[in-house]
Amino acid sequence: MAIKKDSALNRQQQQQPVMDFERIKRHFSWSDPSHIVSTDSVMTATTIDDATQTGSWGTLNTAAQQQQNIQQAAVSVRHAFKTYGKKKSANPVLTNLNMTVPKGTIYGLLGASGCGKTTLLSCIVGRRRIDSGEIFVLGGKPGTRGSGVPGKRVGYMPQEIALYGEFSIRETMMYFGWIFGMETKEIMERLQFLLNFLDLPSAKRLVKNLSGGQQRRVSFAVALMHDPELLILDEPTVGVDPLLRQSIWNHLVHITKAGQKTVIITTHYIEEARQAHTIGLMRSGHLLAEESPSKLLSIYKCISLEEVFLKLSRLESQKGEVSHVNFSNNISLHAMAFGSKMDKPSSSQDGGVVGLNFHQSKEMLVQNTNGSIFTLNQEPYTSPPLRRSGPNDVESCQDCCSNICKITTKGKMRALLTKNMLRMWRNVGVMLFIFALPVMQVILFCLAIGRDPQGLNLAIVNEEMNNSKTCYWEDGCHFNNLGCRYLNHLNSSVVKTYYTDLEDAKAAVRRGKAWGALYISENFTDAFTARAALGRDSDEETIEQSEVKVWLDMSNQQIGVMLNRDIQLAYRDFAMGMLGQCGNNPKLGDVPIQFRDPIYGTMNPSFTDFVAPGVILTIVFFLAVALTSSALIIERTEGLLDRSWVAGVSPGEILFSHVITQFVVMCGQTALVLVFMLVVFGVTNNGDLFWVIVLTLLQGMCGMCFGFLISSICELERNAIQLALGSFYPTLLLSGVIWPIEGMPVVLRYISLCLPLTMATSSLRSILTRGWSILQWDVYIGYLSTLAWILGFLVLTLLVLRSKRG
Ligand SMILES: Nc1ncnc2c1ncn2[C@@H]1O[C@H](COP(=O)(O)OP(=O)(O)OP(=O)(O)O)[C@@H](O)[C@H]1O
Repeated sequence: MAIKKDSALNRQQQQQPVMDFERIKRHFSWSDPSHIVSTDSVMTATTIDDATQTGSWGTLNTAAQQQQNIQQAAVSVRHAFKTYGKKKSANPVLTNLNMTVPKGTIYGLLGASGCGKTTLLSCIVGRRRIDSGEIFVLGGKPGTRGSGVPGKRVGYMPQEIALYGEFSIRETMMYFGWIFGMETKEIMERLQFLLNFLDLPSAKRLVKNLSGGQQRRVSFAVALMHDPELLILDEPTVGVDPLLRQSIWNHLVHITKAGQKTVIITTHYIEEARQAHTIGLMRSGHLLAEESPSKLLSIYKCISLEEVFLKLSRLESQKGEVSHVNFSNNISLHAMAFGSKMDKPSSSQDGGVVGLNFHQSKEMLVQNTNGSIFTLNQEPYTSPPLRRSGPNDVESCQDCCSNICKITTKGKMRALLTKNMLRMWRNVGVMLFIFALPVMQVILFCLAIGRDPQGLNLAIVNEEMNNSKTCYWEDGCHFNNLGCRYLNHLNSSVVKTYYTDLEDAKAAVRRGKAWGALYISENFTDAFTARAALGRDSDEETIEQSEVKVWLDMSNQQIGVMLNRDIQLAYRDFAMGMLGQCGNNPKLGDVPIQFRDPIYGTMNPSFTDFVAPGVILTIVFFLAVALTSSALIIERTEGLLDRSWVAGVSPGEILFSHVITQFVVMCGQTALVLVFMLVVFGVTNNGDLFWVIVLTLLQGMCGMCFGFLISSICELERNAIQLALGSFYPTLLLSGVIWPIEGMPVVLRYISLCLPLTMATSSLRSILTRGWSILQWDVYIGYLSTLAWILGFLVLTLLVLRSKRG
């Protein structure tokens, strides 16, 4: 891309020399007289400022040369603007920032807390995009194909620890080493060196069990791991003891000596930055100065860099007061009236520095003059040789090709999959969640849902018993104690409690002691006999006294309906028994409607069989949602995703690795759920088990993709939990899992059909209870809708991720 731009620029220049000169001059900040003039001899690379000094702007070739220089510097930032938030709450963080980091140097980026250092670094490594302006890193634009940034050309140590707590130091190194494409042997050699150099404990120690300072050193070791061309270190020396801090700086000086490595470092220990070749003093989103430390100290006649920063900040404030708005380029030392009386450091005048929050290091940092590097034990070390990863060597070219040709690499996939598995394996809570929870849910569902209620109290008043405690009756064709004979047919699930007074029985129902009151009059047997004999000639009183009267508590629909059914069935059985024993056809006692064997299901259908398909899918779907969304969000909030991203792992690779990991987990979950449902609890399955498994796995994948979407939308884990829980109940209630969707209002029915679980549930129910094959419309539509949802969720996730990258 950059090459194309160059040639386009050259073409234009040849056609319109004069106009282009003006345009380019306007375009590049170094033509602005207020820009810093870099004169430090340490900067060996040709800088854009040299052109200004030589006054060579008159030729078009020079302009092209400048463009080339930008791209040749390790990092070049031009007119960078970056704002967080939307219009009303917009927070401008980078305001016309220009920065040049020559190759082979250490660049110390200093500034008060919140001035935008981390934001600038994250834009340089390609993690964030600037709103306008240009950034070139190692000759390319970060985030573009083939630039190698993000990727292994850069070593990034973020401000937060951003390591996997469950990993040991060795596993951490393996993870990043594999991502960087290193061989295991090579990683082990490098690990040994870094353990010694950074005075780290045993490589077997888990990161979460290390002290804060040790964790920071491991984080630093990760950045050094692959010996990158460009090291970007965001406060690497925080929480590190002075000796080790010195050792780290010595190392940085050492690696930049040959001119091939470049380091950008931010630190709050401002004095340690004296060892940098260039210092960029940043304030309110732009650089106040960009100079060598010695130059800054001599120009300002200060003894410390902190003093210089205070002075520059004060001058900037005063300048701002005069002009009110200052969106000019970086302020040069000359533009800041260097040498005037105003510059004299005065502690009382430093109040103008807003938000300054430097912690000056107390110890004096001494420049290592002979250039030797020492470990903490003051033993000289030699870094093991590493394969070069520069853009100019053969291997790098192969990498560029492989980056373009391949979607991922074996090393990255190995690292990501090992990481996902290890994180689950090491976390007992997660393992329980993955495997114990679905089993527990199935067991609880099968034990608690769908069985007929037992031990239901019925308050009975049988006036034929004459206050007797026992209800006596005899089999055969005779007409004695028919009330007791009828009551004998009542289901065994009913507990009969006898009362002598009807009002007492009703009171028992009102008090919740019984689910219904049943009354049999004292003339029941005679009236029933007369009714049977007289038939249509029976009088009203006879009919009335031959009836069994019932008052039910219908507040509980399931129990009320069940008692109603049992009381009626008891009468049918009683009548059929009487007729049979008196030599008549028992069928005369039944309702004249015959239910033959059902086409699907049984005469005694189970509610469990109805709900089970939906429950199977719901369990697998929502476990996948919870697992995926939380895993990704935790990684992101801990800065782990960012770090992997900067190491060159794309969102697609992260998603893909989670898809594979989740798929393995889902296979285990599906096996457990189906074994417990179908084998242990005997839920009906009349269909093909293969298609049952396929649909369950597909629903798990669908849940996983929904988890991806949630994690891409939500910043915090608690938001993700709220969203997942918030979607759980509507989905469960509207998907026909626990009640047929035919019972819903028409509009809701259509909404229900648009949910991911509805058609799949209906499809699985048809397979399990009806034994339908995949060829039936009602079955395959469930598979198709699930696939459509998977696709939809994935597309939405990628869109959200893309929109958020800014
Ligand atoms: N993701 C974000 N969304 C909104 N504002 C942000 C975000 N990240 C940083 N900021 C804001 O941008 C400003 C610059 O933050 P940044 O982290 O870049 O500062 P910094 O110089 O690195 O500070 P420190 O030295 O304390 O780390 C701050 O005001 C911060 O609140």
